[in-house]
Amino acid sequence: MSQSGLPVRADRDPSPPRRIAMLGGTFDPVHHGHLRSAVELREALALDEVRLVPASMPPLRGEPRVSPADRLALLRLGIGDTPGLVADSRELERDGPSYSADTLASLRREFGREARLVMALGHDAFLRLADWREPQQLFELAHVVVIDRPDHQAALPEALIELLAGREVDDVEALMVRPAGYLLRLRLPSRMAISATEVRQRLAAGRSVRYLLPEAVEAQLLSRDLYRHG
Ligand SMILES: Nc1ncnc2c1ncn2[C@@H]1O[C@H](COP(=O)(O)OP(=O)(O)OP(=O)(O)O)[C@@H](O)[C@H]1O
Ligand SMILES: O=C(O)c1ccc[n+]([C@@H]2O[C@H](COP(=O)([O-])O)[C@@H](O)[C@H]2O)c1
Repeated sequence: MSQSGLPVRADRDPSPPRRIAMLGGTFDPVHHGHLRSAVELREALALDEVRLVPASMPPLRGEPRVSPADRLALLRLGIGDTPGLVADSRELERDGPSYSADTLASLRREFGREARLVMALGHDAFLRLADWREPQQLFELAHVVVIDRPDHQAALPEALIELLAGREVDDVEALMVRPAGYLLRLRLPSRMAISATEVRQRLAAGRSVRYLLPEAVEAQLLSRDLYRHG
């Protein structure tokens, strides 16, 4: 029944808020560590979509080895028709450094204020979060979900511990109570020790990258000789 005492029509029932995650990255190139994490993140958080967002100009590192357009094309090949994964090109349409606060603001405008918006990132990227642009604002716009990586285990710096005070929750249910503002650390089942650095080094040395990334991505970067000359 509604507050007026009239029965609520089923077709007027509010639908549950959408659950959207952004996994930003340089994707230089995309590999199975990214893709398997995205699939498992979607399942763990019951997300509608995981949007993989290649940075045009990643703020805290040197220039990527290949162009934004090539990294996006490889990402699209890697995702293929995987349900719930989306290659999102919005950072390629902006000039200047690809700040995540701008991207999250754009996603918030698109999906509305009730959507549960998640910024997912691996432990290595998380370690530098306090150095990002407007770190407090990131929590106004989204939840932060940290994915454990077997190849990156360092302890948190003091500035990050201060930034996180009072934000950490223990499970997905607690996270999804609000649209934004919490931190959740996740250990996903597969935990792959694959990095793009290793992929680039192997390609530069003419060694195999088979099974580190999707075959369609491998075929494309080998045929175009991307990353070949270190
Ligand atoms: N194997 C992995 N498992 C879980 N998360 C990962 C893995 N590889 C990358 N990530 C996360 O995905 C996001 C994008 O990563 P990025 O494109 O920088 O790849 P990378 O492999 O860390 O690259 P690089 O070796 O060039 O630093 C980051 O948040 C990163 O922590
Ligand atoms: O917003 C920032 O200040 C900021 C600083 C460093 C990294 N990021 C984002 O974090 C994501 C992972 O970055 P990287 O360098 O680990 O590939 C990618 O989407 C970057 O745009 C964002």
